[in-house]
Amino acid sequence: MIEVEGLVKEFRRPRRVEGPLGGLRTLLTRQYVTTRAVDGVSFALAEGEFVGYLGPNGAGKSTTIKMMTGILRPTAGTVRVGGTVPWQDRERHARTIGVVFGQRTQLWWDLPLRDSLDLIGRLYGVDRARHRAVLARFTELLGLGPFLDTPVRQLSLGQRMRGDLAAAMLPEPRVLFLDEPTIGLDVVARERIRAFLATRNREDGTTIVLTTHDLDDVERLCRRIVLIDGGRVLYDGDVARLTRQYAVGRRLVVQLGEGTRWHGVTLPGIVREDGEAGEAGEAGGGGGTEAEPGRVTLRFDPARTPAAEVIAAVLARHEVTDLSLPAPGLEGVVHRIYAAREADPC
Ligand SMILES: Nc1ncnc2c1ncn2[C@@H]1O[C@H](COP(=O)(O)OP(=O)(O)OP(=O)(O)O)[C@@H](O)[C@H]1O
Repeated sequence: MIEVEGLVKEFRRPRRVEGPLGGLRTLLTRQYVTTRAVDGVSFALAEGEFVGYLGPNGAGKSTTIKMMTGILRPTAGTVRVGGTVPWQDRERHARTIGVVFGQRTQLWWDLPLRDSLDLIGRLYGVDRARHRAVLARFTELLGLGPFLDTPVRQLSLGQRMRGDLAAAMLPEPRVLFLDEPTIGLDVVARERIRAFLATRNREDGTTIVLTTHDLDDVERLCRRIVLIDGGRVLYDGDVARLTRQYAVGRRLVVQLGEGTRWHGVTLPGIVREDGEAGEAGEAGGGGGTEAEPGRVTLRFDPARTPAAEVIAAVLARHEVTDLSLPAPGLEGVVHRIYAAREADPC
């Protein structure tokens, strides 16, 4: 559905001249600074995939999305979306895709949301009966009812985002590009949007490319991620495989019975993460400084000590009311990958 091959985008701007009349001299200078925002990105997405396109600030995510949506023309490389080159056949491309930029709106500021959606339906030539049916479905899924007749300028950020999403999906595009759709939203609005996206992907087979800094979005929605930094792809594949590959250790969360003190475990290499620093072995005894009363979090390397052994060692010395082994989170993994890149950018 989407093929991106050797994509490069360079931005050129005049070199800033410092000193007296610097602004004017910058305008007149013939020297330029070139930024390579996207540096040879390639990937292919099949129809119906839901992909997280991730990277730290300035990694080149928005620039890639702008080329995939036809807003920008690349310096080199190609993009095909459903066979169309976005910047060459913009009109045909616009009919295939939906786009939501979290920071901007495509709705008419002074019109009630309903009228904005109506206009979009007309612009895209959506059949009236179809428009009514789709709008009714989206109104229910996104909870648009209470503010359908409110002018867009009076909507809260979360309401406007839901409106924007409805607008992007009304013409029922085969591909949806989302750039930070949940930025600044509260939990309820975020959940609505996530549920809506998951349904569109599952039921209509919409191919979705999502850029976000909210890794919960990605964990909830995407099976695959493309991770970029410095304009290059660092990782492309399964979210689950990435967390398995890069997670250092697992965590065991222990809830001690009331009045039970932490006595430590007699296994080497188990680190206590909460309150007490250092090893969670004999030295970790004493307890009493847990962030939550009676709760102790241990980190261990499952390749060295299987989870079952850690649990048995804890149970041998403590009265325990609850135990959990949280799955390795994407947040920590991605953070470690960025940190490693910063330390060794080559
Ligand atoms: N119009 C432009 N002119 C000059 N440089 C630009 C332009 N747009 C982006 N850049 C530069 O290209 C690089 C990539 O920017 P881009 O906006 O694609 O990053 P991003 O991954 O979307 O970042 P963020 O997470 O902060 O939104 C940055 O160094 C940015 O300063």
